[in-house]
Amino acid sequence: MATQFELHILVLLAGATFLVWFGPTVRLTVSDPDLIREIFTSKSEFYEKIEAHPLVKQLEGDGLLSLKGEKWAHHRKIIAPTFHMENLKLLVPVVAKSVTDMLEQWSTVSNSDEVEIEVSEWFQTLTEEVITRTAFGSSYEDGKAIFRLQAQQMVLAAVAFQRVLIPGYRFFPTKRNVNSWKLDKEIRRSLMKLVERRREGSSIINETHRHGPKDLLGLMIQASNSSKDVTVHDIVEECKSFFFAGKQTTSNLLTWTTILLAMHPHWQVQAREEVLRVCGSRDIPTKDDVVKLKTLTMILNESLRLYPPTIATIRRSKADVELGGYKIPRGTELLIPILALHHDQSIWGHDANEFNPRRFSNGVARAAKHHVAFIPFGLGVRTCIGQNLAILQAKLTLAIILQRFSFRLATSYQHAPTVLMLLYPQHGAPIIFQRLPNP
Ligand code: HEM
Repeated sequence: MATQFELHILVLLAGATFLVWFGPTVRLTVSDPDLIREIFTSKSEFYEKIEAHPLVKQLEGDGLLSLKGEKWAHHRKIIAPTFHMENLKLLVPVVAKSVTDMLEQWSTVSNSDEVEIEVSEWFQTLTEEVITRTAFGSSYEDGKAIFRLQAQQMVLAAVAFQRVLIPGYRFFPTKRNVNSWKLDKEIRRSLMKLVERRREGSSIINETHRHGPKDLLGLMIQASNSSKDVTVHDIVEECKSFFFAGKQTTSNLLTWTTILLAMHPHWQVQAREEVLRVCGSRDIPTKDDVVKLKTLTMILNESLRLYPPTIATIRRSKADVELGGYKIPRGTELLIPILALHHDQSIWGHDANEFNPRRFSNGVARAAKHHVAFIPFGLGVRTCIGQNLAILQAKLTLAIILQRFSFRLATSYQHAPTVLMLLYPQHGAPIIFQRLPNP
């Protein structure tokens, strides 16, 4: 996880390879796409994930994000079917319903045709709902209550994350820590209860929901029924990991894309024309419509390039290795600066810092001089398992908004991308939405 200071040097030194010392730990920043490909794909067996910051660890749990070796491979195999496109497409109607409900609530904020909305908060709530459906399926209501607790815990962790780290401070019984411990206990207790309930009723639920989408909870319970290697504790940890990995990332993507479309009205018009052509002016987009939204895909890619929610990732060498002529001793940390790579002018051209979705018109592989130049979801075997879900939700949400509203930045908007675990707009994202006339 990169700090605010690192964010600045990462952008300034795009393309460079350099060392930073963190106390006794040396961290090598690697921005060369050929070397990045080596770390993530051709020589990935020599590198491993590092342990998260203790505050992050408490939130992300011991799930896919941090597991290693056989246990990681086993869990990834069990969970993967949740994210297959065919399975996700079954979620389209419920996601669309959540979006239209959100827009109806916007209408109640103001009686006039215009309404100012701080979109980042609304997109977080929306994403929470979508992830709850993906994770818990038929146990949606119970899952929602649990994820509400986890959202509270994330707020406490975010406050602590902004303070100077005093080693061991998280073990002191401060008010914040005591609240956080209570929440943690409550989350675990509720999840365990939910797993047990779902287990007991699993035969009935399977029968009733045989044709519904596969959810994380159901797949993990099924795996735990047939293998002792998957325990209730594992299921609890995966649920935590899921919520942590998916919520802020997807809502940040939606927030940045809405800001960019508000800043660049001609792209907003083009995106709307495409949505109206493909989906009509009020119909809910279908799973087949979503695939046809090429302009929106280009816009989302450009948003992920300029403002990747995850600005960097870190690996550690498991042995002495050679990397691009450098001898890397075992235990060296390697920081992959996704944000800097996405802004590197030698790869993206002189307009690297500008919003130009057209660069993606011939697909991701042809957008830059190097095809490993665009890695918002990581690369290789540990690539993001939730990327199809994130893109599907983002496309559906933006398509439905574009059908119904035109929008611009509120005068109070201040452009200040900042890092607090992820890349987000420091002063929020106030946007003015104007209702389009009914055709
Ligand atoms: C715009 C949205 C998202 C972005 C930008 C994003 C970004 C990433 C990145 C960069 C990684 C790789 C980290 C590394 O290599 O160290 C990753 C991994 C992961 N992501 Fe996402 N993510 C997004 C949405 C989601 C969603 C919606 C979910 C689940 C609901 C999810 C779950 C995960 C998990 C479980 C991993 C770990 C995979 C593994 O190691 O096997 N992500 N994500």
